[in-house]
Amino acid sequence: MAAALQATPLKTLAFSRRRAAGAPLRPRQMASFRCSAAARSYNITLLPGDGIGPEVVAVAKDVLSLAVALEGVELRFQEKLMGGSALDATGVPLPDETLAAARDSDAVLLGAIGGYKWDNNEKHLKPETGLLQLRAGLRVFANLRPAAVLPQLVDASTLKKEVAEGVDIMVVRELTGGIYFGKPRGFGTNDNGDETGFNTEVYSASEIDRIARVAFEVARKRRGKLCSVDKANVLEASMLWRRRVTALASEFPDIELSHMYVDNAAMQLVRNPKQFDTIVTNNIFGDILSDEASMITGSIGMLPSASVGESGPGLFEPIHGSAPDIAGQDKANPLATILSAAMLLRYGLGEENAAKRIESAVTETLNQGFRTGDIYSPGTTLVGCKRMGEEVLKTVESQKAMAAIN
Ligand SMILES: NC(=O)C1=CN([C@@H]2O[C@H](COP(=O)(O)OP(=O)(O)OC[C@H]3O[C@@H](n4cnc5c(N)ncnc54)[C@H](O)[C@@H]3O)[C@@H](O)[C@H]2O)C=CC1
Ligand SMILES: CC(C)CC(=O)C(=O)O
Ligand SMILES: [Mg+2]
Repeated sequence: MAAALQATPLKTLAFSRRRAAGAPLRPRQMASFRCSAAARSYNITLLPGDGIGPEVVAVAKDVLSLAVALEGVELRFQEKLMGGSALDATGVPLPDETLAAARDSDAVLLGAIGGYKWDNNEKHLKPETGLLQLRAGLRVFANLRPAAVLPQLVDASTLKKEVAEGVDIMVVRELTGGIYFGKPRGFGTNDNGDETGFNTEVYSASEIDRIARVAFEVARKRRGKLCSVDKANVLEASMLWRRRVTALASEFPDIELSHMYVDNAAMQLVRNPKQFDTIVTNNIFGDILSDEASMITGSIGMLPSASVGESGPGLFEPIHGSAPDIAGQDKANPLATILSAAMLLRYGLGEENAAKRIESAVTETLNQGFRTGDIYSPGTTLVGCKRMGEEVLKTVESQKAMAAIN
């Protein structure tokens, strides 16, 4: 798995933070360096959110802290309200203070938001609206969602072993445009007096070009294949999408570009997922296809994500939601959030060694047979969220002991 994640060196892309790779320090990082006795020091905003969010973020924070400590790096955490918990405390799903803190940090780690309690709220008072505001506010337009089948979890896949094993896909999802943000939207009444609800799928050429460039670059660092997924047989926004992606291909002659309609892509993902390397798609299709891809890997509880923009802090979160059906029961799989913390280290801070520590600790913990319920198979050891975190921590600790011996 480590290899699969590392196969996507986002840090080499133009928009990512490159301090550790030799790029100049940004002013905020320089300030961090000046104030701290540690060699490298960063400010991290934690947004636990709702449901299982606080459970998985607590575990990921401990793993993150230990992994960086072993590399002589200091993280300063501040925790802020977000989603339903923010609504209850402040009346809005994304308080100004939370957005300001997130913007002013070096990276943001989010759990998940939402829950039954707020499901019937008006749109502007929904936890999900706060999440969209956060993504827009941080301008993180590129959402990377790796879906790789780990050898240890082939049996947890819903697909046959021969179909699932070796799958290694990167979904590059446009995150701050499309139908989740398009206007007009709302409720109305049609000419027949029937109530209507409407949304708008809209993309500008520049929005398409910037996400397509990211995807071409990502594909270049992987296996050189890019599949653009759209609905260009029906939707004007997709027609423009396909035209712009096709035009950009001339700048990336080494990349094998293909196009696929989203309905076919949904089918192909379960028919023959190994045909895909990098997928680039719009906000809503990427949301849906990445949830589908997660089940090839065994569980949505395994998939991390990184959202980045041209500048400013990145946002790192598991792809799953707040899972209200299992919240508060210590049943959540924390590995997606732990792996999101590894993405934070690699792509958000350029701390490659610490990222590798976390990824290899996750692999080792799975090798030892520990499984939460969502990835359990006979012969493995069923554990809860906290225990899984403790086992990952132990393996990070043992890396230190091994290093001391060697
Ligand atoms: N990024 C975010 O914060 C997201 C928030 N949501 C919100 O989350 C709430 C629940 O949405 P759902 O559609 O049920 O999606 P969900 O992803 O929360 O849950 C779907 C299914 O996957 C399981 N699951 C999810 N994460 C898991 C984990 N770490 N370990 C084990 N099992 C896990 C859940 O128990 C559930 O059966 C809604 O309010 C929704 O709007 C949904 C998706 C993303
Ligand atoms: C809750 C939505 C706003 C987002 C979502 O489902 C996702 O980003 O995966
Ligand atoms: Mg989703």
